[in-house]
Amino acid sequence: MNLIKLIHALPKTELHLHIEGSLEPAMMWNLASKHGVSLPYDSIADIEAAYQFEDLQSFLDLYYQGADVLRDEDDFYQLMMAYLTRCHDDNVVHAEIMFDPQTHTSRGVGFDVFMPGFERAIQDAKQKWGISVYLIMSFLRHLSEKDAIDTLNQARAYYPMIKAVGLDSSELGNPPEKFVKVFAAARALGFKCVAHAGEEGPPEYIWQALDLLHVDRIDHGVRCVEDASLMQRLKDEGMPLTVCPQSNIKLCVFDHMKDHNILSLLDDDLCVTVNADDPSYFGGYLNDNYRALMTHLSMNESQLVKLVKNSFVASFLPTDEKNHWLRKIDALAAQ
Ligand SMILES: Nc1ncnc2[nH]cnc12
Ligand SMILES: [Zn+2]
Repeated sequence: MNLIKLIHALPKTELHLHIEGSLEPAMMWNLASKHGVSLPYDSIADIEAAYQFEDLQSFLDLYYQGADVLRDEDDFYQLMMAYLTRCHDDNVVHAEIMFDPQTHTSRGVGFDVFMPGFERAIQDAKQKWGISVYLIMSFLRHLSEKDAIDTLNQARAYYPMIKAVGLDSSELGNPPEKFVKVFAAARALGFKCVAHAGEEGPPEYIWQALDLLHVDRIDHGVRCVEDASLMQRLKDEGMPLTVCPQSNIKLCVFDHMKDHNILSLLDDDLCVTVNADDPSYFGGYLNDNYRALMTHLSMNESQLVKLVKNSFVASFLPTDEKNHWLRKIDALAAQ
């Protein structure tokens, strides 16, 4: 099978996806008109044209502004359903999806609005296509730890729907050490833990995520290359990195895809995975990211298969399900 076909044919997981970052300009436009929200744009094309970023913060400013059109339960249903439809199109069989409660609760939109919307879409996608979903509740690191603890408490009625907690938003100046207590509380409640670290922040933030937050995965982590002993630690522990190639280019973490380090990390035996992060803002869903590695980094078939297998190994799926998918991948790759 040629590589393009194999990218599509392989069953995949996506482990680093912000549901608010999958809000397409057309949906933003329609929801703004539904709710009478005024947007600083004159057309859908105008929204698309605004998506030029120089760093993480310049993106986050538009991302939080865009999320303001999400107001009622059906908006969150539509948002989740649109993303899961894309999963079906891309042959993503399992997704671990981040949501940012504070982006909504700070506007008076509560857990009782967004969680039922998400749940209805997740059940529909499971019934229609057999896609499985775990939710990751992410704390906004530019806000206080107390705000994160309040959020963890507000989520109580929805704990059965949530698999893990995460940490996102403005990285520089908001190190993982700021969130030690809330992560300890989340772990004690039985949640898995992930954190964005080493996207714009230094290797020290990755060490902190490992040693102070005791995370199960690092989101991004691409700046680990600046610290040889950190690289060794990540390799020894098989610590997964959920890397987002197109995001890193759009946010100027690397100048060009040909400069991206994902395949060299893979060849160094780190457990790296491919993900879309915020696909509607960064110009591509999961398979677009894999295709970009083929086009610009000459990804070969064995690298593709390893990346896709890593996406299952790094997931929070039970071992028997992981093994089921790993066997399927081997069988498809052997064809
Ligand atoms: N790439 C990213 N980094 C940090 N916070 C985010 N929130 C949404 N996307 C993000
Ligand atoms: Zn992210």
